Amino acid sequence: MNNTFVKDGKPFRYISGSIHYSRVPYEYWEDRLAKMYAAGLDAIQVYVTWNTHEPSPGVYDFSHQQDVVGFLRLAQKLGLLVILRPGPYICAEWEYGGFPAWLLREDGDVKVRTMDPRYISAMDRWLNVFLPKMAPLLYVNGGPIIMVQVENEYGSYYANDRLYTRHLRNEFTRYLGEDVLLFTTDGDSIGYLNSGTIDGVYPTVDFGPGNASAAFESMKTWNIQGPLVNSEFYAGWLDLWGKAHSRTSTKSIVDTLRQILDMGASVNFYMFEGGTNFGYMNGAEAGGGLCITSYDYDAPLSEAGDITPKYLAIRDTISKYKKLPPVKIPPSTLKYAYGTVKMAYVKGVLDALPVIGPPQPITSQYPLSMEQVGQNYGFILYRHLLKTTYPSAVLKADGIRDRGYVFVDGMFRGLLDRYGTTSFNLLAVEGQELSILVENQGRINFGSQILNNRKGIISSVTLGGDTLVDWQMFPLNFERLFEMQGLDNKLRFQSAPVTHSQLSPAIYTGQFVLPNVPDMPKDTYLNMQGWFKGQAFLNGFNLGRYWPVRGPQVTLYVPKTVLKPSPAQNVLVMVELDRAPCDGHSTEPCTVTFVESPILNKTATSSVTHSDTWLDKGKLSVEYSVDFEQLLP
Ligand SMILES: CCCC/N=C1\SC[C@@H]2[C@H](O)[C@H](O)[C@@H](O)CN12
Repeated sequence: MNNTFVKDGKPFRYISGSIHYSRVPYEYWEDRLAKMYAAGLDAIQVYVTWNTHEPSPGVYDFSHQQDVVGFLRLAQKLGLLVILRPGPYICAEWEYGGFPAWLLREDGDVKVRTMDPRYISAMDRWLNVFLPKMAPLLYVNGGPIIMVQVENEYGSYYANDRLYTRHLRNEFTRYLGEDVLLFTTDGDSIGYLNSGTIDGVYPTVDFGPGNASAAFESMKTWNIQGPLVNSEFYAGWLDLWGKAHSRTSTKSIVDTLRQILDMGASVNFYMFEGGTNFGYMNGAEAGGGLCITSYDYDAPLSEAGDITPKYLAIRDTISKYKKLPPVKIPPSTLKYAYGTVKMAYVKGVLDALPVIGPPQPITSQYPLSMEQVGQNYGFILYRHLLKTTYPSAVLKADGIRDRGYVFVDGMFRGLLDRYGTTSFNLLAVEGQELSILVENQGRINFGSQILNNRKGIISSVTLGGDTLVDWQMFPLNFERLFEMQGLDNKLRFQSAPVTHSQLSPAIYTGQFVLPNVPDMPKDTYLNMQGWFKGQAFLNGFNLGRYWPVRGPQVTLYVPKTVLKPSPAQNVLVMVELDRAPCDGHSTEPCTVTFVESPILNKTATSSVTHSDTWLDKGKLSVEYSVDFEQLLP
């Protein structure tokens, strides 16, 4: 049989959809998978996120949110086959393209996706742990996995290291056996296929709505007799802070889908269910394109797993090519508008160091990167005691990765931004303390710049041309604000009249009890309108980054799985890096509102990255305090 896959001795064409288990709360996996099955999909396509499974070298996590075996078994139980994409590079607008940040600890830029021995030894060790877990799940062994992708769009990568791609193929074969169908995916052009294909591995392409026949031409040059496959049919697209929300028309998708299915080709929707970049796990593009927290992707299933008109149109189209399963479409989850919550100023980030910082700083003559001090994500504080007086000198930090909030003796003095200004004039006196709070905004996940992915401060800092030496580094962990047990439980954030002018970066908190009605909790969205930029945590769960002043995302998805039913207190903590509504620059109160619909399409104002009254914080003070202990669950 030509031009077709064969499964159980019969011609087999699949219609598949991408879902990433790392982006959907594990308590909701079954809900999303059941909706994908009800849409008429034969299979799901799944990336494996190496960096969530090996948080530290040789330390592995396959539990709860990382229970990838459980996720795949659940798919099988629901009648779905699996197209597995273990990478280990996955791109995916995911932090560092799925690579663990600790690869960057070693000196020199590790050349990922090549035969660089530092990379290969870590990768081989990972595959030696992971792939044996997948062998029992192969279709030939009674599992759901019908095919496995080797690497990811390698034809788009500069290195063109064929020894590496063959090594990876051989490792997959060694652990998974000869009976598994290995494939590659590359852009639909001869150039990409020339570099991305691997001997003995089935080449496929990816493309979005348009002329499917033309798109497949490039693939036909490689496997005239083989089945046509679009491994990433873009039913939507990624979103970046400061850019308009991406939309892909349903008509264009249905038109192209019909072309693909009429050709007898197999197809995978990228994405079918996008989900969320919770925590710090968004990726980035070289040049400053920062992926937003939502991975809604304008996909057929929304970020919250809601049924959309696009879903129904695709399902209806599929029904013209195959019999739909005799199941009802599971309903969208219910949402609830819990209303407005008053947020109270707790403490400036610098003043919260006893709680969110390490017992002792790391010291070094020159600044060490985040990875060199053993930290992977989030925020790190750098400190230097000034040894000279500079009436007015240029502070310069070209190695800021990515944004640095600069203070002198706790007084805010300005912003360093790798994608904006990395120097400004500073007045400083011998004996004063220079502090730089640095935010890692997510590592680049595509292209050759993936090699230069260290975070924190990665080169010398100069003041008036003098290189500043003797630094302290404080890796920060905001989740510790919820772990008060064992710490001084009398820890109170009494914010007496502010001794320094800085309200942000600062910690704000609020508490609320859900309504005492049946069927609580329900999903909701946190509307951050009026706030500028920061990180939100609910009951210790890191909801992700917010940047409503920039857009297009204004709300954060809050799955019911992080909420506590009445009478428990729900504690929201926000680390506001720029301006809070109540910090005196406006008459607005410091509140947030839980609403039942998302806002992902605010008119983006890409030029605005921080408040325009940025440096007038010196005039502000705050007269109320919050006993943080009372807020704790
Ligand atoms: C022009 C840039 C091509 C980079 N490839 C992309 S951007 C969106 C998607 C996802 O990242 C997906 O993980 C990639 O395989 C293909 N792709």
